[in-house]
Amino acid sequence: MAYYYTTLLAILPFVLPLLIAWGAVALTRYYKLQSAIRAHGCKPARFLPQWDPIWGLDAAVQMFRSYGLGNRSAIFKEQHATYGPTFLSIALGKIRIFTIDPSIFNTDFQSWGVQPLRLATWSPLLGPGVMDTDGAHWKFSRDLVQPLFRREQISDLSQFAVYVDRMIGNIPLDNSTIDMQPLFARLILDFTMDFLFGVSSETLTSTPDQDAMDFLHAFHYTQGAIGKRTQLPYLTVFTTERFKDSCVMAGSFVDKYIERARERLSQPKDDGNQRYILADELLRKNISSNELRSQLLNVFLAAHDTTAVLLTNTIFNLARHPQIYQKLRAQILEAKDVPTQFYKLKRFKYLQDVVTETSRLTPVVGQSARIALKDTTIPRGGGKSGDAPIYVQKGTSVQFNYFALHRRTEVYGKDPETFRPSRWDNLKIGTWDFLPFSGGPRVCPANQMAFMQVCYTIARIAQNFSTLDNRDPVFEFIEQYRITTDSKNGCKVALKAI
Ligand code: HEM
Repeated sequence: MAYYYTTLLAILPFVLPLLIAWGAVALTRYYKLQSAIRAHGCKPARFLPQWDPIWGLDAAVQMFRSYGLGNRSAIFKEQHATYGPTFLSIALGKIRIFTIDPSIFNTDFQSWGVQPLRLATWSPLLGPGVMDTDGAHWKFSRDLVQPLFRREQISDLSQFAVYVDRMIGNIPLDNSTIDMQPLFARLILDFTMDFLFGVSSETLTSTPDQDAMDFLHAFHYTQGAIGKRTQLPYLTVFTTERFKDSCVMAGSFVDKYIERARERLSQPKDDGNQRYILADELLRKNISSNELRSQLLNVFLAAHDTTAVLLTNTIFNLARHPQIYQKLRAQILEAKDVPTQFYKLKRFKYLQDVVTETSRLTPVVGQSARIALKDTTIPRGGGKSGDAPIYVQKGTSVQFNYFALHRRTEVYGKDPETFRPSRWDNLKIGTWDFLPFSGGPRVCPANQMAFMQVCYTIARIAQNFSTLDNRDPVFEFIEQYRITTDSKNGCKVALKAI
């Protein structure tokens, strides 16, 4: 014992100043924080009641369970109904803010980003690019992507229509059951490869390219894994061998298409084709092959699953509402032809209402997150009334729940759970009440193109098939959370040709 006392006394002169310094730093930080909170008039926000308020193991367990049960969005919706539009919760020792308050979405964008949330967890698949970086890297990537959506580039869907024709050729005509989910995935894969690389992947032909089919499966698997890695970044349980192999496979597949784009570029230029092709623009820049691949994979991730999911979800809803399908079909048949030009397609009001209502009820991106890049405030959610600002420390994430946002009765009326496209006839909503493509500087740059592609495809299906029946024994939409929110049971239907 004496030995321990002697040792303690010997090290005390060294340890004591360190302890005092640490205490002084912690106290100064605490007082600085308190005075910043007071200066901004901030008040504490409501906490979700938790049985483990320290580490938030209960929230982590609930999240895992909800992935299996497919009810993650529904749980958040219930929590908002009970605890208000903004509340805090703790998961694995980290405080997170959950909100469906539109005034918070439209906030000081400079203070918020995605990189600390996404780059490390997504990089085994993507590397840095438009989806997972902030600051100068994001700006560089966004500027590269933006010309893809120039008016002259997207306002005619003729190039997309070629793939829609092929997709329709894959639908059985005899009213037998087909799962539209994988078919739409192939449609969007083939188009996206053409759109981004100038070379299609040919999965809709009579002999689908097996490499491309394998890539599709691998990519879907990795998306599920990175979705979960983002939610619980401290856990590496999703870093399985299959995840690693799938990431490598996705990278090699993209490399192959980069080589094809390179070959195409080296050929004499066809003057008729003035299209902006992202792979070509990147190949003309002096950047490494890793960066080239990362930039393309980032846009591919944003492009591929989203449009395919909106298509699937629209058919999912229509198959469960035959009268709505018939009303839509009547509008399409009346016009005799489905135009490929945006301005003509925009005249099909009910068609747009159907796709808009799908985006409301079953949003492709059910939830999105931002992380505070510095200490900041959000304008509401604090205090008993929830009207005071909340002080947010750097590193805290805020989760926007679009699924619950789109079900607010004060905006959408008494029946927000009902699929009713006609609600859009007279609905007056604020910019931040409906966010299927997010908003602010990081709004989806492809929103118009993707929306019109979905309208066009649905119109072509309605034009070609007189009936659309649900063949899925489960009526409800059970969500499958990847980064997008897909139907876990696919979209099994039967279509009768005219
Ligand atoms: C129906 C289809 C689509 C939906 C619902 C959709 C939705 C979204 C949403 C919600 C975001 C914001 C994600 C976030 O929180 O960070 C986003 C971002 C983005 N989307 Fe889309 N998207 C669709 C199609 C596309 C397509 C076809 C492309 C490209 C060809 C694309 C390219 C992008 C890009 C590059 C971003 C990142 C923007 C940035 O961070 O600056 N999207 N999209």
